[in-house]
Amino acid sequence: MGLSTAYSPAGSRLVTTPLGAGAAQLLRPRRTPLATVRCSVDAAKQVQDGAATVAPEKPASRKGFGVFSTIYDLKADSEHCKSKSWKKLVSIAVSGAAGMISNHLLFKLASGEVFGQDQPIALKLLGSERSFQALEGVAMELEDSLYPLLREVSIGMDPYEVFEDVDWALLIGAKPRGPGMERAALLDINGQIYADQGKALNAVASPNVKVIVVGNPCNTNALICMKNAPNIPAKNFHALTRLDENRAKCQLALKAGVFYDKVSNMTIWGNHSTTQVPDFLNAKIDGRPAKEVIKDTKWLEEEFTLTVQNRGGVLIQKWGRSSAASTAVSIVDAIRSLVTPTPEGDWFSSGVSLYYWKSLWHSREHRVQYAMQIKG
Ligand SMILES: NC(=O)C1=CN([C@@H]2O[C@H](COP(=O)(O)OP(=O)(O)OC[C@H]3O[C@@H](n4cnc5c(N)ncnc54)[C@H](OP(=O)(O)O)[C@@H]3O)[C@@H](O)[C@H]2O)C=CC1
Ligand SMILES: O=C([O-])CC(=O)C(=O)O
Repeated sequence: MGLSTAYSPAGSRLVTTPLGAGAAQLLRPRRTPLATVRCSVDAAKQVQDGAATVAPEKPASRKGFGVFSTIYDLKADSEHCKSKSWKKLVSIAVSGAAGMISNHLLFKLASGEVFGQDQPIALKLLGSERSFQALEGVAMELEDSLYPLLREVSIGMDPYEVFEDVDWALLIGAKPRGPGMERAALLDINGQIYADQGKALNAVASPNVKVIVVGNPCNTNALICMKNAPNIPAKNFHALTRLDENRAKCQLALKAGVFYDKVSNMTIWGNHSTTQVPDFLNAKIDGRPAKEVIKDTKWLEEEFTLTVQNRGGVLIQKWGRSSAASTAVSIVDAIRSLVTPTPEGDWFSSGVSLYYWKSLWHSREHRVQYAMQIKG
C-alpha cells in the first residue's frame, strides 16, 4: 500500500476531503462545514473514497520533487516497525497547532522524546480558517524534518474529524492573555471552545483518550471540557499545572544552590492563576524538607510564592507574549509523568477533577487540582 504526501511541488493542497452529509452528521451536532487536508495519507484509500483529486504518481516520475515526492510503503513499513519492535501507533490530536506553544511541542512529539524511541505516532492537527495556511506550513515543516517515528500528519478544521479515534488530545488552541490581564478574563472567549471540543471528543475520540487542557484559564476550561464529555473517564482530563511545578522547582533550586533535579515532591494547589499556592511545606530538596534546607522563611512565605504566582505575567511584560517554549517542555513533562511510573516517594502536579476522587474526599465539589502518582 502506498502512502504519498498531499502537497504539490509548489506546496499547494492536492487532496481535500469534503465533509459528507448523512447519519454521521446527526451524531455530531456541532460539526462545522469545513474541510480536512491530509498531509500524508493513504493514497490508495483516497482514490477508493473518491477523495483524491490527483492520482498518485509513479515513483519513476517523482524525481526532483524532494520531500513532496516521498512515498512510504506502509506494508514494508509495518514489517520495518515489527523488526524494530515498535509499539502500536499512537494517535495524538493537537489544537492550536499553528500557535506558539505548538510550534515547540510538535517537534518534540515527532522526535520521540515524549513517548519514547519505540513509539510511532500520528499527529492530527486542529486549526481554523484563520490558521489553516499556517497549519499547512507546520505540516510541511514536520514532513521536512523526516522524523522516523512520525508516521502520519493530518490537518483539519473540524474537531469531529480531527479527534476521531485519538488516544491523546492536547488542547492548546485558545486566545492568550496580554499584559496586565488575568487569565480568568479569557473565559468568555475561550470557554466555548472547550465546550465544543469536549462534545467532539465525547463523540469520536478513543473512549480512553487522555486530555491535557492548556488554553487559559486552563483549570476551568478542563472542567468545561470534561463536563461536555461524559463518556470519557473524568480522571483522563488534566489541566496543565506542570509549568507552575517546574517554575517552583526552579526557584527552590536556585535559592538552595542545587541543581533542579534535586527538588522533588512539588505540589501546586489551586488554579493555574495568581491565586495558586506552590507548596514549599511538602517539597523536598535532596530528600530533605525544603524548609530545612532553605532557612530563609520570609523568602519562602513571601517572595517564592509571589514569584511563582506571577511568573507568567512577568514573562508577558518582558516578551510581549506568553510563555511558549517552557510551556511546551512542561507539556512534555506532564505526558511523560502520565505514561511512566512516578519515582518512589515522589509525585507530580496536575489539575484533575476532585469529583473523581469524591469517595476519597467526601466532597461533591468540583475542583480541578491534585498531586498525582502513577504506579508502574
Ligand atoms: N496552562 C499553561 O501553563 C499555559 C497556558 N497557556 C495558554 O495556552 C493558549 C495558547 O497559547 P499560545 O500557543 O501561546 O497562543 P497563540 O496565540 O500562539 O496560538 C493560539 C492558537 O489558539 C487558537 N485560537 C482560538 N481562539 C482564538 C482567539 N480568539 N484568538 C486567538 N487565537 C485563538 C488559534 O488557532 P486556530 O485559529 O487554529 O484555532 C491560535 O493559533 C493560551 O490560552 C495561553 O494563555 C500559555 C502558557 C502556559
Ligand atoms: O501567563 C499566561 O497567560 C500564560 C501562562 O499561563 C503562563 O505562562 O503561565
